[in-house]
Amino acid sequence: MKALTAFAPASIGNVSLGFDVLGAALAPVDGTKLGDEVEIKAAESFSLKTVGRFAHKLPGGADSNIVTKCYHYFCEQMEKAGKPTSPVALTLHKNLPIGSGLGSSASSIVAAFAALNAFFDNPFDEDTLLIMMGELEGQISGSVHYDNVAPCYLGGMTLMTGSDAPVTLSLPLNDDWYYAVCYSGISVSTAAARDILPKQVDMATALTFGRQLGVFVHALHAGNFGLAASVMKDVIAEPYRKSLLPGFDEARAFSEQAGALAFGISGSGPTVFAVCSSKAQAENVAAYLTDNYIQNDDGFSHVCQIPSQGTIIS
Ligand SMILES: Nc1ncnc2c1ncn2[C@@H]1O[C@H](COP(=O)(O)OP(=O)(O)O)[C@@H](O)[C@H]1O
Ligand SMILES: N[C@@H](CCOP(=O)(O)O)C(=O)O
Repeated sequence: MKALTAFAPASIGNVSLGFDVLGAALAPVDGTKLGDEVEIKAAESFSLKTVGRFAHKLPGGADSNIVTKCYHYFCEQMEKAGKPTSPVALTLHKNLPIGSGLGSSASSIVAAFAALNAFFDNPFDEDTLLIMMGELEGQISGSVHYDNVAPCYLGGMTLMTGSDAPVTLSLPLNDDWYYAVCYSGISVSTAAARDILPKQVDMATALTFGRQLGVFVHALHAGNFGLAASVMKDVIAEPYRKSLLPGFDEARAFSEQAGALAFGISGSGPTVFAVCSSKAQAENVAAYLTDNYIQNDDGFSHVCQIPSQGTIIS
């Protein structure tokens, strides 16, 4: 009987300087599989089982799980395209904490769509699937944004185009950068963290945002990674969101003093990340964050790099 599994990695939304338009996939260097998985097999009727470290934090029934919504949405799109579907049994391995800033909902959504697409012999192309993923991410977080689903699905660091084809562009990666990533253990709702942001930005902020993003993309393509790191500053969300994150200012101060190239909030937090120029430096920052930024037993730290591969079907 046909059965397969889709693994979809954690991701950093915004990467500080690209609110809603820049994202990066994450892979711990110690080989830990940091991401959700969806198993799929044929069945007589649809079912969703949830397992894994953070399954107990999911909303009650299968109907309120985003993975069930992905299945129904996928079937609707198949019907519109005149293609047949059949019932499936899904198992979600919920390995990412909810409301963590690690693209947890995106990871479930991407794993679900990637598993469904592979199971039904790839009826949808990359851009069509990304648009479907963005639609479901929008349902859960309050507005469509691709900065988690795109890197989670495709890997690497991705820049959204605002167009339907291609939805996203891949940016060059720097193999020498290591990311100290720490989830504090508390939950921050993405929708709530979006609600606290001003709905308009002033001229000076808009100019800084545009300049930073332009310089960053140029610098990556030119291989000038020092210049790229120098503009990794969040002028849009961090000034408002950091008040939701106990220990944020101290963590930034430590990471700067330890020589990190940049420091910021991953997605809507509470996860933070430091961009480091060596593995040893990232380990040092991660150790500080483990001892000082983590608030409870759910928290964890990892030293990560950005994998060029996103979702893996096996
Ligand atoms: N499979 C799922 N994974 C994560 N969240 C889910 C899932 N299914 C339903 N949810 C709900 O969606 C919301 C996700 O919250 P959000 O703050 O966007 O999480 P994250 O920032 O980690 O993606 C929560 O209310 C959660 O209960
Ligand atoms: N661009 C979004 C990213 C949210 O990421 P999440 O991991 O917190 O869901 C935002 O900043 O709102």
